Amino acid sequence: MVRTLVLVRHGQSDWNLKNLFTGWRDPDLTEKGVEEAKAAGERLKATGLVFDRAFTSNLSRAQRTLSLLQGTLGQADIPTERSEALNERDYGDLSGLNKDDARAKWGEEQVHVWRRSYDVPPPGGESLKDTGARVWPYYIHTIQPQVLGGGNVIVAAHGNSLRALVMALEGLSPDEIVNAEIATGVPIVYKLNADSSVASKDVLEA
Ligand SMILES: O=C(O)[C@H](O)COP(=O)(O)O
Repeated sequence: MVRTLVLVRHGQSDWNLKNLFTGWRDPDLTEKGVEEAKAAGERLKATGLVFDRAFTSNLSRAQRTLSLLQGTLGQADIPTERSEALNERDYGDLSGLNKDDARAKWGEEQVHVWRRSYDVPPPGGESLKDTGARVWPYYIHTIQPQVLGGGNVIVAAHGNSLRALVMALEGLSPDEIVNAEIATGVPIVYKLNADSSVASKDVLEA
């Protein structure tokens, strides 16, 4: 039995373009983000995958990415569940601030720790560990049973909610996750073994 799980980060958002911390704020995709979502659909179409289930967050940029991608795939009717559990990490007091302004104010190193460390939360926000504490149970109880049951599943979500998921799937350590980046609109195709471990990983770059 083939068990396929595809993860895709939303296309470029308006606030990605403006270099603002976004978190739970809800900007739309840019034109480039729309094109990235469609291109992700084209690349998935070339794999021949037919999806049984889709999961996305409560934020428009991920939902719209999923729906544009489905349009290009020619699979508009995939049963879809939306959940806050898949939302981006809550960036707390940093939300809406420019990332370069934050570096000027708090220093390059501190901002990098807030953005990429495992367990240091940004002020008033969630660490990656906090994000994982909602993403992992949702994955285990809701997404994984669909995959292990033999369905082809796609998850359209966010840079840090997907980093939390990738960390768990690949068994990465807190040190290793610091270097993990998820590109916008680039599908990651995992094949899983029956015991839920990863059999293969294929990153569908342009
Ligand atoms: O919420 C955000 O600002 C971005 O989607 C992810 O930002 P990061 O790369 O700074 O974590």
